[in-house]
Amino acid sequence: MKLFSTTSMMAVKYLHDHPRVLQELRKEHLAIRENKRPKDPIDLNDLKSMRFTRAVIFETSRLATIVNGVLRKTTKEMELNGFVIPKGWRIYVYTREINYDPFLHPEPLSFNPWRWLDKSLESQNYMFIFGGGTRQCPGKELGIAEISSFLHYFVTRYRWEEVGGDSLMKFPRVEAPNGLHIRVSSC
Ligand code: HEM
Repeated sequence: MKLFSTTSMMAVKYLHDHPRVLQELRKEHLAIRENKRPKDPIDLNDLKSMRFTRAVIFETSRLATIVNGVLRKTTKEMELNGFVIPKGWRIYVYTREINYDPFLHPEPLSFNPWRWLDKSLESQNYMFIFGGGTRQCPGKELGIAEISSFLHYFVTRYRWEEVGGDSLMKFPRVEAPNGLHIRVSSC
């Protein structure tokens, strides 16, 4: 799925560019491995314990906003800031810039997963990374679990370096037109 692959790619990019974050993330995952034999898989309790990993995923999704907005349809005529929206209109609610609002996210352009350790940030009503209201993404926790699992095996088993082709686009959508080329070696 594209959301999974793009978020994972951007996490790899940000982790590469922020060694202190990578170190903290690796620490979390190596601690999980300490209680396991090498081939033991991770389980639900391990996933739940990945607090910093979750923060890295949210910060990646904030800074590399993949979903620019959400779609809605008015079920009745409504007025918003003096504008009347007729019943039955399809609306694209553009939420992207909220992620870069300095009043909501101090130093919005810096990659700082620690800001998400305050769990209340995830449930603020201006948080639209997974949409909002009754149509919020039902795959949210599954998506986070998939990316967490990928990061778990990636950072505990491998090291990587970039080898070019890394010109990334953030707008109108996040993509690496030439791919993000990395050389991977086992730890
Ligand atoms: C990083 C991963 C993901 C992100 C960032 C994401 C984001 C979103 C967003 C922003 C919406 C629109 C919500 C709204 O209109 O309020 C959405 C809807 C949806 N997502 Fe996800 N999603 C992710 C993963 C997944 C996964 C893994 C699944 C299923 C296996 C999934 C299934 C859906 C479905 C079915 C909807 C439509 C919900 C509805 O209209 O009622 N998503 N997602």
